[in-house]
Amino acid sequence: MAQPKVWLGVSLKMYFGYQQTLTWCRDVAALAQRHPAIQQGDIGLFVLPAFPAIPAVAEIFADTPVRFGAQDVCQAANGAWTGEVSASMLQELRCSLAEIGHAERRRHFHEDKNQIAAKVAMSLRHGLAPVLCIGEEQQGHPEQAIALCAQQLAEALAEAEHQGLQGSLLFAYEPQWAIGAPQPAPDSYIRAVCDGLRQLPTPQGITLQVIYGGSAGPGLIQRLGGSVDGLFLGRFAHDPQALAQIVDEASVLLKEIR
Ligand SMILES: O=C[C@H](O)COP(=O)(O)O
Repeated sequence: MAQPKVWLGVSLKMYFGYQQTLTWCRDVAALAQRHPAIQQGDIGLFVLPAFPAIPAVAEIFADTPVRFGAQDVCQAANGAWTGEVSASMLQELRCSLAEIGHAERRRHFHEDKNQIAAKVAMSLRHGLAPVLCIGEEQQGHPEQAIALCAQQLAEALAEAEHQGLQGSLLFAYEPQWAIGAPQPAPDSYIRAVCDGLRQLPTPQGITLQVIYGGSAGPGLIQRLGGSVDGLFLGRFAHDPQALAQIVDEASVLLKEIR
């Protein structure tokens, strides 16, 4: 199946309860059913709920093009890993994506580059597209951000390359200083960094698309134009109408630039 021209992904983090998650997903399913660009596959919509909601979310999205996945995945295949969830179980649950290395997991759970590289490899091995989150801690110059992201990307892909794995990867560029903020990073900054990130080399057989996350919301995708392959949304997609607006904006952008 061809890759969407624009990705719009939402991580629900731990904001919603179980029923709230399902209600929101039903609204998103209805949006997907009525929107031509989603139906035609030009816009790829994905949702990352909390683990316990995944089976019910799979049912809600069963007859829609909406993809879903997990907010994390275990670096090991199976065994004595209390509290973890394996890539193979996510695959059984029909997930198609696994988020890896979010700044909150690096901060709260001290995830390091070796764990992240193992999770990327484990995901690709089980047909899960990694949503790999990378971004600098402090705002600086775009060139510095690109260099730091390039290093982190190479580290994250090292194990997959070593194992000769193939697949597609969503590189979620998330400057840490813009996550949970009132507004995203400046447009010119995002464009400069993402233009650079899209030029980065990847191992043979691994394709990469760059999406921006960090207080993204309505209005941003059009301002970024063709510099990104989509958005990774958080709080500003909690209102289904806001998400619908962003889908409309992506649809207009597609007509303008692609
Ligand atoms: O996972 C999503 C990103 O961390 C962005 O979240 P946010 O838009 O709520 O800042």
